[in-house]
Amino acid sequence: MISSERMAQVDANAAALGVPRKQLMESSGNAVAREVRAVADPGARVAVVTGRGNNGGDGFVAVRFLDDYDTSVHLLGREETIATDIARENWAALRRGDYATETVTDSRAFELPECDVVVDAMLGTGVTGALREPEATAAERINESDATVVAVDVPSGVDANTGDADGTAVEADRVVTFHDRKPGLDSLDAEVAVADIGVPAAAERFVGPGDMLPVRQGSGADDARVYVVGGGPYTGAPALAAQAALRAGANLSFVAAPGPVAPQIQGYAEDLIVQSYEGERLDPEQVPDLVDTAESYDDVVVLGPGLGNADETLEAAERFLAEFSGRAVVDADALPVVPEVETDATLVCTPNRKELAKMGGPEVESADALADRADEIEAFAAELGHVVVAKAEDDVISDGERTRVSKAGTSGMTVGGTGDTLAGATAGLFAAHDAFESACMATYANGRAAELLDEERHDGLLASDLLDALPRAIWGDDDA
Ligand SMILES: NC(=O)C1=CN([C@@H]2O[C@H](COP(=O)(O)OP(=O)(O)OC[C@H]3O[C@@H](n4cnc5c(N)ncnc54)[C@H](O)[C@@H]3O)[C@@H](O)[C@H]2O)[C@@H](O)CC1
Ligand SMILES: [K+]
Repeated sequence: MISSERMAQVDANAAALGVPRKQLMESSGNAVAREVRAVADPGARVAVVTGRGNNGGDGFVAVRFLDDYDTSVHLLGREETIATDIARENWAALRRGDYATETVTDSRAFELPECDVVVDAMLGTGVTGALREPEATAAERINESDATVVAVDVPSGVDANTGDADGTAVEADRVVTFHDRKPGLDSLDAEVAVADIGVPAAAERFVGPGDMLPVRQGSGADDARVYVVGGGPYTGAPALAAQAALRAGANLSFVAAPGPVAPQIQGYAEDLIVQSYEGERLDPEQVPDLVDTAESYDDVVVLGPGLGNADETLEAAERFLAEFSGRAVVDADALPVVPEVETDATLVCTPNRKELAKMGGPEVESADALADRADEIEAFAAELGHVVVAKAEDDVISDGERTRVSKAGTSGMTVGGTGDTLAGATAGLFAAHDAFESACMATYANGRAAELLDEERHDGLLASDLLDALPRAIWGDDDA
């Protein structure tokens, strides 16, 4: 089962893997033609009613695979308004190929010809709201006709995720949907066939530029705030995490740190707001105030960077998680505490191989073997009840049900601090997206940032270099 949104991501990942959408459209159209063959013999009259998006494009392609049928193509709208290049190219191929085509610009003028089969290629997963004209009238004509109705991907007007229609929708006899079932198709009174269109499995399994679509489509949080609880024995780690959060879209990034090191952390970056507390390091006494602050502003917390592993600090981390009920990214020394504590918080835990073992997760002998143990990492995430990002050359991200692998990154990333930028970037994205999505996006973006810098930096990469490249990896990468 796959949602429309996830399908769009997988589609973009397939393109990045070298299987462009036009190629998938060729397979989709072919699958539609096969479905027509299943319901009518050669020579039958087939009316293909198309919209101006890629659903229509699938319909155009199908016509080329039905040369032994009596086909007619009815494009709803002017040809200049065909929305995508690949649909336009396939329309042009029909025009040049001397197929029977017409364009319908006035819904009152639309008449469905006498036919045995109607192919409904008006709208697929791109539908928003109730069908507009001329699609609404066309849907009524299709529903009135006695012909067998074969819908492309989803009956036009039906929401592929829910099965609901906001007004008139096509009543299909059969639906040929692509790659995987869409949740909304189960409730329909139609026979549903799933066609394999050649999407490589890697497009789903590996995090790719398609997974960045939620941020690229601009769905940010209005008030994204990140609160890094870190620092003490170390000062660089919390500063890197807090800055990475800003680079990943946070509006404000706070660091809560012990008094003696707070000025130093502030000294690294004027963009951060550093708040100091008493003592040399985090201890349980500070926790109620920290929890209060984070909860009252609905901040996404990063717990761990640079805290060290003194007993009172680990006790404080445990207490923090026991009392906190918001969202947090847990990293570094705070990680082993997570399995020890009952928490209402929603967590993303970002262990490396050794930290994973310390948390009670699978013991993986070498970093390059991590991805082979993805199933065990998934089981561990399920048991933990939180998202786990197991970091290595290939990172494994799991929420216990969904598991993906990120291959993005370079050999330069073994330098210290890249885990801190990952934790911070995850928090910045987590302010606007769900835990698993944020973890996938941040892991890919952190690695991709290193790839973008590889030519200049090679193995001389610094974690602080990644800060500059993160926005490009998140929003502006041409690879997507
Ligand atoms: N992997 C995939 O996702 C693939 C998708 N393909 C096809 O592409 C389709 C999605 O294509 P698109 O994203 O271009 O979307 P659609 O073709 O479903 O619809 C987009 C068009 O419909 C218009 N529109 C939206 N709501 C409307 C309404 N209520 N009334 C009238 N017009 C409306 C939009 O202005 C836009 O021009 C899929 O359903 C499938 O058929 C295949 O071509 C290849 C593979
Ligand atoms: K359709």
